[in-house]
Amino acid sequence: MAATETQFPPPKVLTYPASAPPSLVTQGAEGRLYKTTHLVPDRPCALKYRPPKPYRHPILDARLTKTRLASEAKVLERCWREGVPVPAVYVMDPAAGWMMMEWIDGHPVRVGINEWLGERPEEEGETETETPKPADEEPLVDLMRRVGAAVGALHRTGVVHGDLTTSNMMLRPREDAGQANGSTTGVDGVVDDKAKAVGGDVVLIDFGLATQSMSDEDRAVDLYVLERAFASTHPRAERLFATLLESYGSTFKKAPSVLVKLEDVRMRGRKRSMLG
Ligand SMILES: Nc1ncnc2c1ncn2[C@@H]1O[C@H](COP(=O)(O)OP(=O)(O)OP(=O)(O)O)[C@@H](O)[C@H]1O
Repeated sequence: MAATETQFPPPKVLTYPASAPPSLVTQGAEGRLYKTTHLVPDRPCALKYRPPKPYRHPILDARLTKTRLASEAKVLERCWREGVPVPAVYVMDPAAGWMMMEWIDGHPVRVGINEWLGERPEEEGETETETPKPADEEPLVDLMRRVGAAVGALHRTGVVHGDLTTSNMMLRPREDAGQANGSTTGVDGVVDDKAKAVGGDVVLIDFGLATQSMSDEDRAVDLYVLERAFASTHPRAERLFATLLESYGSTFKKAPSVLVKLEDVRMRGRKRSMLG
């Protein structure tokens, strides 16, 4: 969908000529994401735009947008410098409400897992024996390890994401697709599409709620948010979350104590839900 065809006017920067018209990828509660070649003709970029909010006082709105975008970019830059898998920030204009970053090819981890699971709705009375056997699910297990490693790398850097879900992680196909993407090759030499769906490098996105923190508590809450989101988005793969945590536990020195803290956070969560 070309941005100009939508009812939303694009930011001014996207009204200048480019090798291809920008396309609106998502329209969320807070902002919009465009795919554009305005920066370099043969390299698509992701432009995150926070349009003015008519319900907010204009001066306050401008200040809030600028601060939030600048803080998101700062966290992304820090992660990128330290080798955490995140999109590189290319250029930004926080006063105008936008930031241009590296375009990540591929699909969200959520889509990959659902593709693997066959998007079959949870069936009543479904038993363990009906779920795939462990040997068959190695590509999915490996994805859980890679997600755990990516979150561990993020926390090691001193950043907590604030909104970890399988939608806020992309799976970028590797150049050397096939085995390296976690795919398996069948007897007839055809790469298994299902395995391909969960292959690739995990790239963390959407740092709008990220903060800098080294505390076990903040890190554990970050994991707990992911655990809850994972359980509700992928109930049939819930038991594999332990693999993610196991992988996380070996990524940095303090990770084991974060996992101990996670027990407390879970307990508090359970108490809260019991009290309604
Ligand atoms: N760098 C990127 N490359 C490719 N696609 C991206 C990139 N960043 C974001 N996306 C896509 O755009 C969607 C929205 O991005 P993001 O979550 O960062 O924006 P948001 O406005 O904060 O969204 P939300 O309101 O849902 O939190 C993502 O789910 C993803 O599909």
